[in-house]
Amino acid sequence: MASVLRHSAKFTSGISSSLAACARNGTACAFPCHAFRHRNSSTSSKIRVDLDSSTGVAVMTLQGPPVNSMCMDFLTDFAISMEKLELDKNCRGLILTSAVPKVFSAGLDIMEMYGKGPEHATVFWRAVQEMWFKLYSSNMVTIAAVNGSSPAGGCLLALSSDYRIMADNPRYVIGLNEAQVGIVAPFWLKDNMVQTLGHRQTEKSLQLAQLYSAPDALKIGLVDKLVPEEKVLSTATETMAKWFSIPDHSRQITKSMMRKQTIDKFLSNRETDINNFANFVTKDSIQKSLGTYLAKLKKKKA
Ligand SMILES: CC/C=C\C/C=C\C/C=C\CCC/C=C/C(=O)SCCNC(=O)CCNC(=O)[C@H](O)C(C)(C)COP(=O)(O)OP(=O)(O)OC[C@H]1O[C@@H](n2cnc3c(N)ncnc32)[C@H](O)[C@@H]1OP(=O)(O)O
Repeated sequence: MASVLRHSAKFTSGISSSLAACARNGTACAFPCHAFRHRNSSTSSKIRVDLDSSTGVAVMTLQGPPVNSMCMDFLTDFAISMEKLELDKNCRGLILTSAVPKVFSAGLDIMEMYGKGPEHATVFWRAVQEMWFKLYSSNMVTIAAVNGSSPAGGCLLALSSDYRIMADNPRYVIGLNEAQVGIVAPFWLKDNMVQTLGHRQTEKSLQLAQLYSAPDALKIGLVDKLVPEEKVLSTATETMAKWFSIPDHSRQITKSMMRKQTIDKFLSNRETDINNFANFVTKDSIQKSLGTYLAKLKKKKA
């Protein structure tokens, strides 16, 4: 609870924050104040949210260097931000993107799963489930603007969104590589991938822990569109306009109808999934795999 309060994202008025910035710099404000009338921003340690109430679009920028890994703080910030946006009548759509160069998100923070006991595993996994659930079941139009590599949990964010736009860079990869790490994608994430890629492609992708380059990801339908990196965000905004042209109520009912089966299955197996994760991840053999994988990641630099 203390951590929730500590990281509670504070929505501040765009006008007052820009005025404050001008005042801090001791300069005259270069922008007319009405330009900020409809903007609300919130910043926490790992995530920044900018909501433009005049367009109804919020941009959530992941800003946890070096790789936007999903540690407890990240997951807490994410859940709080999603709750606020979901309740905000001015917000109809959400774009997810990254401020970290070349990386959208490296997925779950492996340090949260390594050398920790079952109590921590339980709390951590509940937070991971919550991240997926909040995004997958969101009433908003959700677009992932994938401007860097996006393995495992990063791919989860993209998969649970309504639409995925990725930077056209063959060095950027995306996919569910859990098996390579020695862990297993949970059933709800597997179901989410099956809905996107179909059964056969998902089976191959998961068993082989495949990370696809951006062009290959487009070929198999893991992302919907590739654009030059500098156009990822503007394309996401343009795409949002198309989705906004459909009445919210009918689009939302359609979305919830399409996702209901997966959500119902998740909700009725949620506690079992948490227990499975806590038992699984604390096993000696799994800890050994995680340790080996971490060492490989560190060695890459040496
Ligand atoms: C029977 C089954 C029963 C139950 C099952 C129940 C549950 C299943 C269990 C688990 C399911 C989990 C679902 C999701 C899992 C995950 O998300 S696991 C995480 C997987 N992620 C990865 O494999 C990505 C690893 N990282 C990279 O490939 C690269 O870092 C990158 C391509 C993202 C970026 O490359 P670079 O820019 O070159 O950066 P570096 O590699 O140098 O990294 C910088 C720095 O960051 C550290 N780091 C990288 N990724 C992580 C991470 N995911 N967690 C923690 N730390 C990470 C890296 O080690 C470097 O650290 P330093 O060397 O600077 O200290």
